[in-house]
Amino acid sequence: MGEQDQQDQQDPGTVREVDVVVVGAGPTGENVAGQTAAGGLSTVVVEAELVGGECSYWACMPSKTLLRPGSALRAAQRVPGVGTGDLDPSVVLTSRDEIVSGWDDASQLEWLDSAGIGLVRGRGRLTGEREVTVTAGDGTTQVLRARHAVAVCTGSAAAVPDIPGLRDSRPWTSREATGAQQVPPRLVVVGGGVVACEMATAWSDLGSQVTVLARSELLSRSEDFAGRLVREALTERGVDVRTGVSATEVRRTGAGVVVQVSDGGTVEADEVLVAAGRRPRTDDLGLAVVGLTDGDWLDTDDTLRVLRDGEPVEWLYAAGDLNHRALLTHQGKYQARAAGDVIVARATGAVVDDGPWGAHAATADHSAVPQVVFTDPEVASVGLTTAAAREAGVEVRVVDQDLASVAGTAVHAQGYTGQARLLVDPARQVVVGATFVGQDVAELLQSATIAVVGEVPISRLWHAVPAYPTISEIWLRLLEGLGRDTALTR
Ligand SMILES: Cc1cc2nc3c(=O)[nH]c(=O)nc-3n(C[C@H](O)[C@H](O)[C@H](O)COP(=O)(O)OP(=O)(O)OC[C@H]3O[C@@H](n4cnc5c(N)ncnc54)[C@H](O)[C@@H]3O)c2cc1C
Ligand SMILES: NC(=O)c1ccc[n+]([C@@H]2O[C@H](COP(=O)([O-])OP(=O)(O)OC[C@H]3O[C@@H](n4cnc5c(N)ncnc54)[C@H](O)[C@@H]3O)[C@@H](O)[C@H]2O)c1
Repeated sequence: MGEQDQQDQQDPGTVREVDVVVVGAGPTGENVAGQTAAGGLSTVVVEAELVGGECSYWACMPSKTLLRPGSALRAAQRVPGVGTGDLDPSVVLTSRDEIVSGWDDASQLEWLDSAGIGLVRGRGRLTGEREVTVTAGDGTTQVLRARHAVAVCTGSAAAVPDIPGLRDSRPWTSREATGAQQVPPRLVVVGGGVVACEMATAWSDLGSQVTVLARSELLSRSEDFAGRLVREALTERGVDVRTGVSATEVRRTGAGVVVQVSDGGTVEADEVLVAAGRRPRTDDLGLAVVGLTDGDWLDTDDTLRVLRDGEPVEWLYAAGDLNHRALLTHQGKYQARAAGDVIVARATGAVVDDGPWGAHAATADHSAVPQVVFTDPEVASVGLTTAAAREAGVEVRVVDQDLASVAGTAVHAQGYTGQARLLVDPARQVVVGATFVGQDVAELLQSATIAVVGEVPISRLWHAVPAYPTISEIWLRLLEGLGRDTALTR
């Protein structure tokens, strides 16, 4: 523990004044604090559990560590002449334990210390204007007063729907699904979104017999073909995927759990994972101080100031999951860079660059959010989907191509299957959305993100020549699908 940190823990019951208080030290809170400290403002973060947050210990990092072995093994099996083998679940679980540092945040504390950021451990609550009261595990309290800003970055937690018996049946949430020490022989998953698909993939790879109960097609917020291709792949690997159904009752028995399904059937399993979305961690945040309600998601302007009746509260910022703009680590960190820098700018009287695409505005949240679902096949998308464009009344031209049509995928994996879709704004002739579904498409995504954010004209994209034979050659196929005449439209 560094000198700063020790000092932070010494004064319970006192009022401490600093420039900025950040509540929640997940990836977002850490990055807000990093920016404000680098900008010369004295900064303290308040953390109730582990510095690093959900992402480091119970979400992104452990889940991707559980998913990687299965996808690597299948990738090898798809290359003729490369050996096959089996996963060793105990080694995989140990590697997961290592990636989360045994759920110990010591290395993150070193970073806080080196960045000159103070840490107060405990649960933070707004108790006045620019004031946060922290209650430590032993019940002692400390009051922090911010000269300039308070940023709440308390994230989200798994939502547990009101299905009779579910709460009493000790369900797994994403925390148990990423942290379990044993492979359950049978796992039933309630939900068909991102967590459901990733965890069904990981635990079936580790040897569980998995059943998925989804109300609609899997990954229903993605392009239709994404959910279909992921479902087909899961089914082929022995996962029982049931769509158009819901769990109507859950009961824990001596032998495990019994789930009643809306189609009249039942599923018996050892564990039930509820993967039905998130709720904001604002349940006891003291939001009444600014006239808002605990437990609600927070709305913000593009500089991440909390909105009340559409007007920003000058001193209160909310970044990351709890503002519901995009529940992704990279978007939370993006918001954090904007929020941290604008807090510094406002505190020092520097120019505030808050127009669209300005340094202090999280503009990309509206139109250019990239996401990779690490299933096998992967689903990588950015910007609009066809359904979202339709809903928003945005006219788009849609072009689809089979990823198997490029030489790069043929050498990458035998029997490669996948699909790519580009959405183009016909008036501006720029890409407004892209989705790639296939093995190892994750790294393709940044090319599409740059095209969307950069509003690169289609005529210029014809000059961005993909190397042969790579999977990126799908870009050429997509442009050909739009027509060679689009090369002449500049
Ligand atoms: C299983 C799973 C896998 C995921 N995989 C990915 C992925 O691959 N890629 C991706 O981009 N996103 C992924 N996500 C989403 C990602 O985890 C979140 O978007 C991200 O963690 C949000 O960061 P945050 O800083 O807003 O909140 P969190 O990471 O939730 O951090 C909030 C912090 O605030 C603390 N806190 C809460 N209330 C208080 C309080 N009152 N006082 C003090 N501290 C408090 C918490 O203890 C926590 O440390 C995944 C999510 C799940 C559930
Ligand atoms: N690789 C990644 O980027 C990654 C991985 C995991 C999670 N995440 C993030 O975490 C967030 C949460 O993931 P998630 O899968 O929990 O949410 P989600 O919103 O992706 O999916 C929720 C699922 O639960 C279902 N559902 C909702 N209410 C239900 C109910 N009452 N009964 C039965 N089913 C119900 C929905 O139909 C949907 O299938 C996502 O929004 C995502 O941004 C990202």
